[in-house]
Amino acid sequence: MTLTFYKYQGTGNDFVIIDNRQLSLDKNNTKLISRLCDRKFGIGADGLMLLEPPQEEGDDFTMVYFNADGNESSMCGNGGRCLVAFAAYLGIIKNTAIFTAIDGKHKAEIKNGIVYLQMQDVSTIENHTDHLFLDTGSPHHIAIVNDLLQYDVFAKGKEIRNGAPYFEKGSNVNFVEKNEDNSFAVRTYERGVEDETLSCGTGVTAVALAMHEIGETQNEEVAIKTMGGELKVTFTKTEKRYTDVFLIGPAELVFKGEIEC
Ligand SMILES: N[C@@H](CCC[C@H](N)C(=O)O)C(=O)O
Repeated sequence: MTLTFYKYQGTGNDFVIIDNRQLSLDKNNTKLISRLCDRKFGIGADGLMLLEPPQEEGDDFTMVYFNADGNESSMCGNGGRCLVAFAAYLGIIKNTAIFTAIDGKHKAEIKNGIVYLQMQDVSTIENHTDHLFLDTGSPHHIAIVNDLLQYDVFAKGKEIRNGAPYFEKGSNVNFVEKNEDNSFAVRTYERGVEDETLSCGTGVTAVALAMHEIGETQNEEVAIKTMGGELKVTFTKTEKRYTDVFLIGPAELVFKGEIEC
């Protein structure tokens, strides 16, 4: 079978996207999905997404996300932004979108080529002695470090991802350094990729909310520098929760192709 695919990237977090409106790709084919994401034997990507028909009233489409290991996973923020750009490319949407992903409904808008993706509200942020933990659609462990550029993200991230209390289920692990009052640098070890990626959208969102929660910033608009580019997170802090959370940044079609599978 010949499969048409699209390769997208959002601040260097890269994805294979397949238009699965005909539901022809088998979601349980873990081997095929991991091969498509393989950088030596396939196309190469941090994850793969299917754009599927809307399942809920008012939606434009459904998002299905797989990590590079071929397993369906929790929400991908950069992936969501790329899928919105893909929906616009296909002509399914113009500048606004409503879609459902594994963590629920998302609204999005494209303004001047930049994708504004609404993330889920967050009401619980765990503040431990040496790290924070929260779920922004995907689980995120956050640790503040010095000299982030020299930090061994792979070794330390792998140890935390596999250790207590996460073990097999795992967590994504983010290392943060403050640049200025409303600006932070972040590097992320992603579970399911089992490596550092150049950027992680749900991770960047988690860092922005966590830094606000512990008073490292008072701003409700936070700039985050990743290894693959700059993202912005905006939100409103109410008494009980963080609402109107938006992940903002570019999403780009890199190439389109066909692969035998
Ligand atoms: N790259 C993503 C996160 C993808 C999911 C993650 N690897 C997990 O399994 O939790 C993002 O941009 O949010």
